[in-house]
Amino acid sequence: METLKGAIPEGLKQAIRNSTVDELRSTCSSLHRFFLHLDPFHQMITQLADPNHALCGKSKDAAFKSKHLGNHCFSTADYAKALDCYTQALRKAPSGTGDMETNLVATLYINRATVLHKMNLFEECLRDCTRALHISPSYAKAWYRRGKANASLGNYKSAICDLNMAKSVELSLSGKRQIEGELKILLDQCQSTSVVVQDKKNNCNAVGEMPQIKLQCVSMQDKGRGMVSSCVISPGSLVHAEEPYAMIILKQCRETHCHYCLNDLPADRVPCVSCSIPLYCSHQCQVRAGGHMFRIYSENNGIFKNLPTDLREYAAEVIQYSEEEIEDITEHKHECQGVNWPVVLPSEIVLAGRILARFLLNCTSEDIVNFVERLDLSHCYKDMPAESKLDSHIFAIVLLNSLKYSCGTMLSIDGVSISQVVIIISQIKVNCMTVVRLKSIDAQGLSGHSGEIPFQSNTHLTSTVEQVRVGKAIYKAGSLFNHSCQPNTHAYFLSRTLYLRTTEVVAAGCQLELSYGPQVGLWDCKDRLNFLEEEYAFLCQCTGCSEVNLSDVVFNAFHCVNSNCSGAVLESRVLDCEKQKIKHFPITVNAGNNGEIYEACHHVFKQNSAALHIRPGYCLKCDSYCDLETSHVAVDKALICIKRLQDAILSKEISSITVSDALRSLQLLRLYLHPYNKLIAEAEDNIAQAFCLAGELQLSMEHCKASIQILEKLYGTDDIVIAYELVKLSSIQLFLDDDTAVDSISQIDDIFSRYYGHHADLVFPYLQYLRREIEKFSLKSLQ
Ligand SMILES: C[S@@+](CC[C@H](N)C(=O)[O-])C[C@H]1O[C@@H](n2cnc3c(N)ncnc32)[C@H](O)[C@@H]1O
Repeated sequence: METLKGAIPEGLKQAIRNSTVDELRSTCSSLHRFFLHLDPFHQMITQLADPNHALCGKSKDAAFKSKHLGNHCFSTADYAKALDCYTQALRKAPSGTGDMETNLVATLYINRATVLHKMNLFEECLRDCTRALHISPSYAKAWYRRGKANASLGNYKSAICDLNMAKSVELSLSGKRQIEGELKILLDQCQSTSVVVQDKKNNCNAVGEMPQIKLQCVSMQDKGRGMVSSCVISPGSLVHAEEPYAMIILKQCRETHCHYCLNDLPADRVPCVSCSIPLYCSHQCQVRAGGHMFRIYSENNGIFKNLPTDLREYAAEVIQYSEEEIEDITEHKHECQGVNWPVVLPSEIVLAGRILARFLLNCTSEDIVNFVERLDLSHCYKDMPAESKLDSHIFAIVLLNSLKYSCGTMLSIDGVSISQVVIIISQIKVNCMTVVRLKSIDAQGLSGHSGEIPFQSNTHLTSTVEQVRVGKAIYKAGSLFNHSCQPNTHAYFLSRTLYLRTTEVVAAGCQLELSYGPQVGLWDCKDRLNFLEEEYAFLCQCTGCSEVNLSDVVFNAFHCVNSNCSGAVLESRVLDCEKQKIKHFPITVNAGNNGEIYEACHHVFKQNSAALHIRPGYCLKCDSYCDLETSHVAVDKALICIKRLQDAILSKEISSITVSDALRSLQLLRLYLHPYNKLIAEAEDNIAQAFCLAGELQLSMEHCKASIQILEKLYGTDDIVIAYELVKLSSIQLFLDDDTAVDSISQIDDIFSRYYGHHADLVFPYLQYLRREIEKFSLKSLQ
């Protein structure tokens, strides 16, 4: 990329950096003409699209190496390592046409199945056996291992069928005899335990909720198009659900999450059939992303023709997966012919490639200009930084040429088609959503998402909730929702589906807005504005950024020099941002909900707003002067101690000196900072964690409560952030057997059902455990 960029003549670079949308066709065509005579450009295309350069491709030798290492680990009972080696071998093993390759994959699945059985992961073992049978239906070891897995799961009827299949396809007499022995034991076991010989049915968790509310897309003066409700909507209502147009996993999640649905990977992960990078949670996800797998045996190959009818039917059902039912959207297929694209290209460029691949499926019937028009996404080309304009030109040319090469299409590459790809790249910048998952540290300890015992009694662990960024995606209709730093709509994801749910009452005709990341309470106004401008190239016009709110006034305010005064003292950076908002703030006799804002800014509101005179360093309530330089020095010193405590928490090496230093620093912060300053909340939270790790739960609870009290001022009492904090608090309360846990848990439950509706338990299984704890308290109170 840098080589290509460096080779472009300065004049052309400058023309591209200064280009407008109208000039795109000409700048794109000039750059393309230049690249066509440049060797490094052709080398790059070959590397990206020529199978001979499949650097991330399959390698039989590498697969055998990992397999042998896996066998060695298995023989020394290092099952975790053996599991990893077999997965690595599966990633590298070619699934080509020859018998040898296909059998290698089947053998690897069975080796891994054996390890999974040893690790008591029976469901995973069963799935690997079935995968081996899809490739090699007369593989006796696969039927045998499948029988053992089914027996361990209590699926006795299937286990007996599997072992009968193993017996019938096993060639050696000794092998047949061994299986007969196993069958006899299994039948005896069934009789002696009088188990009903019937399969357990899997309990599918039906999600199934559909949005019932009609929304309208309208144009607004300051934000372009946006979504409004046509009726009054109550809090917690599902207003939108949508599958992505294109999606990509983030680099840091490649080894932990499915590359198609972005859920956690199970132990029996399935690799891509063409390259050694993506891992999927299931065969379905693999097919949807990378296409169907080659099968050497047809179902009518006659190997089962001598079997009794019922066994033949059973075997056919096991080995036949319904390929027709799995939609193959080939999200990844075009990316693994040469060097794996996600490995070498930025994720938004890979995403653009995925969008283009959808166009190329129909490019004979539709031209690219129509396609981009039909996508109907807003873009920010004119506001893009000059260097990004140049990068998007280079990437657009590389993408189109690589796609033409790897898909073998007749697409004509010229100024028109390249300019459309530049537009797609700038659309991705504005419309891309980050896909996040909720992770609770306790969820790891929960078996099967059922909400079992979250911690052992001898360890002092708080339960925390973390938001993990797992992917990026384009949702066509979802892109029509504008941003607000005080959103009334909450976005979350289940697998690939985007869900939007209202978090408050939304009046008819009112805009439905979600947060693109920044939120009041999370950052101050200035940081939010900067972020939105840099990331999405717009100046935020939301209520949070244009009307006074308590959070922005106190977020990083200093304490008034008069210790009894509750006024806020602001430094110039913050004041510049708040001045305009304060100027237009309605001054009413009845303070109502604004009471606390008046409390922090009382003096300002006494002034005539036309001649409003607010100065940095002066209390907004009593107008006393505060030397902010001295305050800064003291606060910085205190923060060093708090940082030391944070490091100690991370390394779990808390000493009493670090804690007492932090407590003294907290006093200093309270002295110099406004009582609702976010830094105090963070210090309280760190001290709560330290006390928790040290086993001082009562003290931990007090500091945790103090932190939540401040956060409630910054976010509001019923924000989801408060629920996440209450999860921590309730875990300590439960440890202490403190019945105020009941209130915390009820509040968590209320907030979660407003933000996640019926999906709350799916998104956060720990809730089920918390509810059971409430029941225990109410039973106790009855006794
Ligand atoms: C994902 S799109 C939302 C739909 C868009 N308004 C449209 O017409 O297609 C994001 C763009 O909408 C506009 N936008 C969204 N939220 C805004 C806000 N709070 N203030 C100003 N502009 C906003 C900006 O132009 C931004 O680049």
